[in-house]
Amino acid sequence: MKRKLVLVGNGMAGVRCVEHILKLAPQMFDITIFGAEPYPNYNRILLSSVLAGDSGLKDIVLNDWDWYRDNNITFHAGHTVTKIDTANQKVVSDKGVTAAYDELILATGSLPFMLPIPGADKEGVIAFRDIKDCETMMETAKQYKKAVVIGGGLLGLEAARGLLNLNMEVSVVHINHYLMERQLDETASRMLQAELERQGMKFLLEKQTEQIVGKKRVTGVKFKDGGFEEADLVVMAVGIRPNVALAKESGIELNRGIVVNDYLQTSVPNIYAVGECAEHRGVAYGLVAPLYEQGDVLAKKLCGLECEGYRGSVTSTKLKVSGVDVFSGGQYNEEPGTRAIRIQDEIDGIYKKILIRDGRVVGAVMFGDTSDSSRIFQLIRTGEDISGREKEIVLGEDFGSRNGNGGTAVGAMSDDEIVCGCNGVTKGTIVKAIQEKRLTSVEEIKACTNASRSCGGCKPLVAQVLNCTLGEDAVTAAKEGICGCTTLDRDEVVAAIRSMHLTTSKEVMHVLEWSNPEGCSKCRPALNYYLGMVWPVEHAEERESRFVNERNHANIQKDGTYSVIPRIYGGVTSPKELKKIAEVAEKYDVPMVKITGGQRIDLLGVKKEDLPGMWEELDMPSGYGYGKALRTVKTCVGSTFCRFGTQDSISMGIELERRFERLNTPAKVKMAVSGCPRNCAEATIKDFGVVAIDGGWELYIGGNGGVKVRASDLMWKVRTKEEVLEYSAAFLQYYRENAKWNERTSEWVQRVGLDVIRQALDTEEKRKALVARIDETLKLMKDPWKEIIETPELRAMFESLPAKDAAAAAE
Ligand SMILES: Cc1cc2nc3c(=O)[nH]c(=O)nc-3n(C[C@H](O)[C@H](O)[C@H](O)COP(=O)(O)OP(=O)(O)OC[C@H]3O[C@@H](n4cnc5c(N)ncnc54)[C@H](O)[C@@H]3O)c2cc1C
Ligand SMILES: NC(=O)c1ccc[n+]([C@@H]2O[C@H](COP(=O)([O-])OP(=O)(O)OC[C@H]3O[C@@H](n4cnc5c(N)ncnc54)[C@H](O)[C@@H]3O)[C@@H](O)[C@H]2O)c1
Ligand code: SF4
Ligand code: FES
Repeated sequence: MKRKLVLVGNGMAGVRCVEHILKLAPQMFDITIFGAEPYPNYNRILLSSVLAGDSGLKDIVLNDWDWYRDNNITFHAGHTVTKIDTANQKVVSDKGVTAAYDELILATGSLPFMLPIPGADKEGVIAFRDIKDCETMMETAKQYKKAVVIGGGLLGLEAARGLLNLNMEVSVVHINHYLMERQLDETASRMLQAELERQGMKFLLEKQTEQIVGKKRVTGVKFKDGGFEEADLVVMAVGIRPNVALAKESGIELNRGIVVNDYLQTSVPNIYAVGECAEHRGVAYGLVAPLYEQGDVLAKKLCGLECEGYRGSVTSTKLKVSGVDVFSGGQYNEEPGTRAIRIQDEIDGIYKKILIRDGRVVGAVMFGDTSDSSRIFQLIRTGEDISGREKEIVLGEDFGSRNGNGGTAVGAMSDDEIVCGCNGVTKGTIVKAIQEKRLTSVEEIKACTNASRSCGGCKPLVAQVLNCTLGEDAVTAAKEGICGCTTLDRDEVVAAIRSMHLTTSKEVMHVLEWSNPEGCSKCRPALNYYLGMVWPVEHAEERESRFVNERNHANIQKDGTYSVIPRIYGGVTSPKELKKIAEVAEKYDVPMVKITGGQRIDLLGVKKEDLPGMWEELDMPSGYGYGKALRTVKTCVGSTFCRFGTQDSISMGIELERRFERLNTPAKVKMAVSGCPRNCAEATIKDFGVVAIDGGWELYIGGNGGVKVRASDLMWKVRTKEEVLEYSAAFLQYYRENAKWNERTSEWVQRVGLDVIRQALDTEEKRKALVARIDETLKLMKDPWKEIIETPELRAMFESLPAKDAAAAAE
């Protein structure tokens, strides 16, 4: 029988430990994970990049929902464990779920410290710790102007940079007389401050916040010295505290954190702690590198493997603010007994200080150029005795040459030098992986070794190791595979599916030698699409490969409920239909009914178990508001009622929508038809737009009204309705056959060029062939709601299961 392993805390440290256990002994445990946040495991570090606009929330998921399912992990998302029954070895969540354990890992992380001052509970006063905080900041920036960040440490400065990117005015309030005093000396800190001021940040140093003022919402902060700063948003970033509430309740020994020994054991048998909540030899860490080291030790211990035990870590940090290179490792201020080697270049704004004690490097601070940081940090970590050779070794022959784009620098690195600090990956490990597994991209190296999987700061260095190992040409020539499981790109995979007549994802992965035989969340949905596109008849839809919204045929909302959007062709409805929708909304107590931007009616806040019943009573087709498919065809009133209208845009829109509804496409497709060039239906920001002109129609492609707004390109002018239908079908099929999965038409047309598309549709023969192929697909499409209502097994999946996909919105 498998042993029961329970993890409390679905964060970076705990899940990394589970990943390691799955590698060492995949069959040893039945694993259950409780996570208070309603998301799959995500990269907290990259919240700074999300805020700064460099990544989206979707990009920071480390292990998606499928990972839990694929590894048979029972995952209770949105469940906070409130009690550990240590006598009976059970845990209980706030939602009443109980899980028995043989081994229990606590990885509850930290809580941001909120200054206990009057007004700290006002609206607009937040921390910066999780997705919710990040979303609040992004939302606030849309409405308000002025932010105050309290705390000039790593987190405060990264938050401030993000808020600047969101066009807010930002003042950083710091208690000390210089910034980042826990990582930098005063010289480096002053240089940093000058650079950040240049970027637009304002600093209020040596300020102690006394009160947050405002009525319901914050309007400003008051300082002890009588000063005042206006604020619409206050972000507190004044440090963190290990989250020990659960351990405390359960009688586990605590100090600042949960006290653990070198094998991460707490004072209670079979209970372990890793991550920021744990205190080892008096230290509770707040950076991932030591937490991952702890996780690796604990994984070995739980799998019964020999290991040395965790001895503590020397840490280093880099600030993740673009345009600023700052490194701090080990000791950063002089003390009696230390000697320093300092380099200061006021012309290029570079400062480096290396501290030495008894012939050993004990710390370093660098500003402006951190290219040598991994070598110096290696000296700090190993404590190598360099007595008598200090300058030679610290400055090194190659010291200068390591700056900038260092092919030479990487060449000079020894194999045991760490390239990725977060994950402790050495140059030697990366080189070996490149050579043995024939890796040709940074993404593949990440998938294989974990290098660059956390803060991402080492990506340029990893790329240099790759260049240096393979030669630049080989790397430039190397293409990115569709995901980390293969080096084959989209065109090669599709060509193989065609030529080798592959009809299932399993076959593709096996025949094309996927490195991960199960695939990953990136390739599985892509393969499902390509297979369906190439073999519409033979390929059986692989429902499990689809994202949760498409599996459930409804859009999951942030509170775990769903939205129901029935198809309303061309946006034209009737009193009878409206009455029916209203009755269903009332019967199921739908909290919100909303008209969408695409002229449809959205019933929001629906429980998963109510979906089939509502679909049945609506008796309308799915509006596909969730899928990679035709969403809506928006229409203006056109010549039917509008005095400017030259053509019947409504009938045209309805006809297009009826023709292409349910069509699977690489990414969502939106259409619109306007009855004259005034373009009230906004047809020129749609994937396919139709605008009536005198005696005909203009056809536009590749528009997008989303994050990256793009006006569409005018491609064809046609005379008749039949031609509009022919061109639209041929265009959609050509897009289906040639775009990458998840590539919107706006990206695709720019990648392949308009001429290529024009040529592909330039004869009637070519268009007819494409139309014949789209018809073959369209005739197989069934309405998914109807299918679920009529298939008892499918229906049961909705009605008998609790809606446990809570807030899978992060997918
Ligand atoms: C914006 C930001 C940027 C950062 N940048 C860096 C960086 O560049 N480099 C670096 O090394 N570190 C960085 N860090 C720190 C790093 O993210 C943390 O050290 C790391 O996430 C800690 O991992 P953990 O698993 O211990 O805790 P967490 O990631 O906080 O995970 C703990 C999880 O446990 C859950 N939980 C708590 N109690 C319970 C309970 N009773 N039941 C169920 N679930 C519970 C919490 O909700 C949380 O999801 C950054 C942190 C932030 C906020
Ligand atoms: N790049 C990175 O490595 C990175 C980025 C973000 C966060 N983190 C980690 O996240 C955790 C939290 O970061 P943090 O910056 O909040 O913690 P921190 O403890 O490093 O810094 C907090 C800062 O707030 C200041 N402060 C304390 N009280 C104050 C007050 N009343 N008014 C104004 N300033 C005050 C302190 O002087 C200190 O410099 C840390 O563990 C940090 O290492 C790391
Ligand atoms: S696009 Fe022209 S026809 Fe359509 S509503 Fe506007 S003005 Fe009238
Ligand atoms: S150094 Fe952070 S991911 Fe490599």
